[in-house]
Amino acid sequence: MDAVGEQTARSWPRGLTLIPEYISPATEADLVNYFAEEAKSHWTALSSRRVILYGLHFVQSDTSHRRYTRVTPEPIQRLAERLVADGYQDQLANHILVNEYKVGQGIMPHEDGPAFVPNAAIISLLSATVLDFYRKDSADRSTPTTSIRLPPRSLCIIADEAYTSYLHGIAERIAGAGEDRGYRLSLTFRHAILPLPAAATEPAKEKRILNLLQRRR
Ligand SMILES: O=C(O)CCC(=O)C(=O)O
Ligand SMILES: [Fe+2]
Repeated sequence: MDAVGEQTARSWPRGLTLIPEYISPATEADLVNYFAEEAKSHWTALSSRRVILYGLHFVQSDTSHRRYTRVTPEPIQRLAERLVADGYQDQLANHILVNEYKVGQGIMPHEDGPAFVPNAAIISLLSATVLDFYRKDSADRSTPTTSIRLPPRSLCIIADEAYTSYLHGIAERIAGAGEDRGYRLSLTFRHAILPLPAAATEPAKEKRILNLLQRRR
C-alpha cells in the first residue's frame, strides 16, 4: 500500500485500488500533446467540461439501440492493452472516455452502471484531484464515505463493491484543504457489455442507461 492509501486504507471500499506512477512522465507528455494537437477535433463540449469518447457510442434513435464505433487511436489502444496485460482488467476496454477538467470543474456523483463490466480504470494526467465515494444506500450525498487523491500519472481501479455499491464524483471546487488543483485530463477505460445485460434491458431502465451514456459524451 502506498503512502497515499495508508491514511484511508481501512475505509476504502473493496475493489478500489490506486497505483501511483502507472505511466511515465514521457507517456503523459505524449498523451497531453496528442489531445491538444492531433486529437483536438475529437473534443465534445458538455455544459461543465469537455470529453472525447473512443470505442462504442450508443445512439438512442428508436427502442432498439444502435451502436457505432469511433476507432480508438493507437496510443490509447496501447494503454487499453497494457491494462489487460498487467492484469488490471479482464476484458479489453471498448469504451474509453477522456475527460478534461479546468480548475474548479468536476463530475457529479454517479455510478458507471450495469452497461459495463464492473471495472473502471482511470488514468490521471497533469494534475491531482480528489475522487469522492458515497455509499449508494446512504441518503447523505454531502459527506463522502471515502475520498482518495488521484495523483498525476496514477491508475485508479474502481471494481467490485467500489463499482457496484458506491457512487463516485469530483467536487466542483478550486481546491480543498491541502489540495492543489490544476488543469487535469483523465482517461476512463471500460468494457461495455453487449448486448446490454438483463438488468439494463427493461425498457425504462434501458432508456435511462442510454441517456446516461449519451449525456457523458
Ligand atoms: O475523471 C475522473 O477521474 C472520473 C471520471 C468518471 O468518473 C467517469 O468518466 O465515469
Ligand atoms: Fe465514473
